[in-house]
Amino acid sequence: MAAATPHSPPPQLSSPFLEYITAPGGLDKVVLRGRRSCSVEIRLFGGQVTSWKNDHGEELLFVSSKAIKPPKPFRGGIPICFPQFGTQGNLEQHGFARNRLWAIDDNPPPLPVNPAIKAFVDLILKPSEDDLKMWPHSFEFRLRIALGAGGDLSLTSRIRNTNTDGRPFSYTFAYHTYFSVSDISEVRVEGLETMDYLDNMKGKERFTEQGDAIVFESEVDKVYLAAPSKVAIIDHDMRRTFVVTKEGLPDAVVWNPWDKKAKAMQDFGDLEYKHMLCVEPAAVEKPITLKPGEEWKGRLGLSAVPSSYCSGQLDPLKVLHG
Ligand SMILES: O=P(O)(O)OC[C@H]1O[C@H](O)[C@H](O)[C@@H](O)[C@@H]1O
Repeated sequence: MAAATPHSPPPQLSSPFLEYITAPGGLDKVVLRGRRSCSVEIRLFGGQVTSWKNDHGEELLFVSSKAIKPPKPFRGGIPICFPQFGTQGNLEQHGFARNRLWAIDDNPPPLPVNPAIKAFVDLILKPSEDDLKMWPHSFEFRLRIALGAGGDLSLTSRIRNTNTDGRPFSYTFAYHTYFSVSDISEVRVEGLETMDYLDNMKGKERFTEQGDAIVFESEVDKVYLAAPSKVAIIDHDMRRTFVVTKEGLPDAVVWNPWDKKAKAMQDFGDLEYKHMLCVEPAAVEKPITLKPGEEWKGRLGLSAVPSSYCSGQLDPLKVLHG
């Protein structure tokens, strides 16, 4: 069966785990519901997660109060950067996927799932005629967004080369995840210390991270290379740790615009940089190449857990390996 068009009725109309929200133009959002007040909201425009709430109904992702409505990219949540990350190519910044209307995929190819996960949705993006003029490659991009029993969120991307002319294609990719934090000056990132990174603020020059956990005192825009599969964002004030897991995505981008850049951004409040941090599992340094018929899979897993303490200190080992 073909994927439903954005305007066709949702395939499953009622389920305690899924809610479809329509707007005048057609289907607008899907809400996944978990235990107690856990939820995830996904916007069809951009195939973008725009909210992830824990069982107390607290928002875990940052969304700017100045976020602009479609057709502009939406500042916050989890934009998908594809087929280009940043300015690394001829396309618009971060590629076009975050700026397209995705459809519900009502008959996705099988994907092994945890049977305990009841709340999930499958989306699909295929290139339009205009997209093919800009990026002349035929593809199917399937995205499954799932809310686990414990309130954890996972995004699984499957990208297939459907070119019929025998040509491979290459792309870069990121899950541009905006985390909500209490105060950026009190946040530490564990798992990236000692890693090599490309500094976007210094012409992509390569450096090696020194010292302990990463803390934030000014603008940061770095691509950590061959980053570990698990990274922790420890929010001291909230006593909350985000655990970010990644598969199929070698790199991790870390970004905070800080005060000067924040003021220059039209869709971002002047002081909002204090309450957000982007940690973005990505494939940036080495583009991924697919031959016709080949499929790539890249997964992001997010959970929010109470921070572990050991003798009054945050214990990174418990967070990363516990
Ligand atoms: O403003 P956007 O196009 O959404 O990009 C926001 C940011 O995304 C990434 O984190 C890049 O590394 C940054 O260089 C960029 O400024």
